[in-house]
Order: sequence, then structure tokens, then C-alpha cells
Amino acid sequence: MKIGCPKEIKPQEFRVGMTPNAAHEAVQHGHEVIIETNAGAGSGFEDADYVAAGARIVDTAEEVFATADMIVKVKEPQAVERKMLREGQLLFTYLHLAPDPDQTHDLLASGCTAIAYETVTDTAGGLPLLSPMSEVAGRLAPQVGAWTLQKANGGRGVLMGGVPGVGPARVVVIGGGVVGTHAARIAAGMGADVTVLDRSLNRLKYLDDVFGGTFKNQYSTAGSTIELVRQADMVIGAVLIPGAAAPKLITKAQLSEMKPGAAIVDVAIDQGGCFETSKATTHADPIYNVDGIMHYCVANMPGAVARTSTIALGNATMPFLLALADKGWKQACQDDPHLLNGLNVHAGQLTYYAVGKALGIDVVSPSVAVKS
Ligand SMILES: NC(=O)C1=CN([C@@H]2O[C@H](COP(=O)(O)OP(=O)(O)OC[C@H]3O[C@@H](n4cnc5c(N)ncnc54)[C@H](O)[C@@H]3O)[C@@H](O)[C@H]2O)C=CC1
Ligand SMILES: CC(=O)C(=O)O
Ligand SMILES: [Mg+2]
Repeated sequence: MKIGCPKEIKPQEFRVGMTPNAAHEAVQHGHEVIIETNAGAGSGFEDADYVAAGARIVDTAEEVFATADMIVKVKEPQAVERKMLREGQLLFTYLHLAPDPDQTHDLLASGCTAIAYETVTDTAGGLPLLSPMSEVAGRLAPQVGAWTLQKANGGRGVLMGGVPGVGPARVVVIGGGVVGTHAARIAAGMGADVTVLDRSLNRLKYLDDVFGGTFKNQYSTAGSTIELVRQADMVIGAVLIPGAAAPKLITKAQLSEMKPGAAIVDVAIDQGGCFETSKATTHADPIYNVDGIMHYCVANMPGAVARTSTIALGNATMPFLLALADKGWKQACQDDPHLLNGLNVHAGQLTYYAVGKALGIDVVSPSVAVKS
């Protein structure tokens, strides 16, 4: 199979879909790997590293898209990339379709087959291609939130750990999954007073067993959430209903109940965000103010630490990428129901129910699409 990897073009996105190690493995499996020049530069991988791995470097994204049977990326295809997708071509990347009707309609119109990293599952009930980036974004969240809290950035001017005689920042994390747990660990490590909210009692039991002495946890209801948010210096949004648009848990009216200059870090922004006032921002201009509350809503946070993120993502995607290339997507998905759960679009049809529900589009069962 011809596997193509273009340079990412989303603003300030420095990750790349394939590492030289992944390229090497694919070449060893008998595949041809085509990389756009400088695609890996932002993650510290030079063209020469890919050439040494057996890949071919081409000058433009157009050449990658025109040549490859499978496109491997990091971020959802941007409008100009969507125009280059064609019928029968396989796209393997993050998509986040539920909050993005334009992208969804373009992918359906292209006739391509699109497998979304964020909805591939595993036997433990996890999301193995989302979790490495959730680990990164979770660990980054208190770091960017602490910066947002600084007075010069519009924040309350509260130090995470406080100092002797002055108490620490109060941090509330909504959603205690991968992002939430990593965020809470780092915020607690910085000395903050941290509480995690979740709706899953099993998850709360796990958090209590493992991190009981490090941070607190509480069952998430509308009442418990606003009560904690009122007291918070920083609120981190980390909920997920897989594939679906994020539930809005704090309304615009409720911002007035928060402390002036408090910071919101809405990591769930890539699924639309869990605060009514959240809108996606970029690393170039990451924060904005609504009613005195500072919002940080970067949808590709891991791009800020591209080297760590590219390697972590590549470790997770490689076995799936090799299965898709070795067997073709239909056989690979028939052999692995967890990979089939990644199928979002095939030949003009939507194949993921939560996306169909969010966007009001009819859905064809992935198990039917894979046999069509
Ligand atoms: N902005 C960025 O750069 C990145 C964003 N993300 C996003 O972060 C979000 C969280 O991802 P993960 O932690 O991997 O998901 P996860 O599935 O591990 O955790 C989500 C948690 O939210 C909980 N939850 C659901 N509804 C809730 C509610 N109403 N109240 C409280 N808890 C609730 C679930 O029980 C679960 O424990 C996703 O939207 C993901 O796409 C992930 C990586 C990077
Ligand atoms: C998960 C995701 O969308 C990201 O890492 O950018
Ligand atoms: Mg994202």
C-alpha cells in the first residue's frame, strides 16, 4: 500500500502523523511511504531521518494526497486538504466530527473512508488513540492554567501552590478520565487544592483508591458542579461522551457566580467544549475574557509539546496503521471490532451514531458499511 503523510497545516500544529520509526516499520512490511518535505521538522525529525527509514520525500501535500492509498495525519483535515481527498482513499487521523458539520459534509462528499483516532476503542473500555494525547493535554492543563491565572494575562493573580501563610489555588476538574486524572495529578503536584468531579461511580472509586491522599473527588451533578466552580480559581473541563458533542455544564449566566479573574481551561473544546462560553482558540492567541473569566480553549494542546506528543501518538497508532496497510481497511476492521469503532465515514455515508445524532444525519451501521 502507498501510505502518505502530509505536513500538518493547522495553526501552530507541530506534530506529524508518522515518526521515522513508524515509516521504517511500514517499509519493512512492504509498503511505500511518502512524506511531505519538512513534515517532521516541528517534532525534531528531519527529511533525512525518513529517507534513512526507507521513505520517499515529496515537495507538496498535493503529491502526497494524489499518490497515497492511505493518508495518515494528526489533526482533522483542513478545508484545503479535504478538497484533495478522493473516493476510495483511506484517511486515518483525529476527526472530532460531532461539533464540525462543515468537515463532516466535506468528508461525506469526498467519498473517502475515514477512521477517527478518537473513537477507536480497546478491551479495557478505553480509547487507546485518544489517551496518549489526553495524557499530554491533561498534564499541560494546569501549566497553561497557571499562566492564565497570572495578573498580566488577565487572571486573578493567584499562585498555584500559595506560599507559607497564604493558601493555594483551588482547582476543580470536571471529568475524571484520562485528561482529568493527569490534570489533577499535576495541579496537586504544584501544590493546588484539587477536586475532581465525575459521573461514573466506578471512576470515583478508582480515583479515591489511587489518589485519595493527593486530591479530592466528588460526584458530578449540576448542583455540586456550580457549588465547587463558585469557589474555584481554576476550572479544567475534561468530560467526554465518546464521539458526541460535549455536554454544556456551565452556562454564560453562571460565569457571574465565579471569582473575577478565575481561569477556565476547556480541554474538551475539541468536542465543542463543556462551558457555554467556550470557543476554540489557537496557540498563537490562546486566551480570551468573557465577563471577567479568562478562557483557554486550544483544541490542539499537545501540539505545543510536539516532540513528546508525536512520539506518544506514534507509539499508539503504529499497530493499527500496520493492520490497515497490511490487510486493507475492510479486513482489518472485520478482524478487530475496536478498530471498526473508529469508522466514522465510508463512501458518502456516516457510520458513527453519536455524530449522526449531534448533526442530524442518517447513519449506516459500521458493520454493514464494512461489508459493502
Ligand atoms: N484540547 C485538546 O488538545 C485535547 C482534548 N482532548 C479532549 O479531552 C476530553 C476528555 O478526554 P479523555 O479524558 O481522554 O476522556 P475519558 O473518556 O478518559 O474521560 C472523560 C470522563 O468524563 C466523565 N464525564 C462524562 N460526562 C460527565 C459529566 N456530566 N460530569 C462529570 N464527568 C463526566 C466520564 O465519566 C469520564 O470519566 C475529550 O473531549 C478529548 O477529545 C484530549 C486530548 C487533547
Ligand atoms: C486529541 C486531539 O484532538 C489532539 O491531540 O489534538
Ligand atoms: Mg483536538
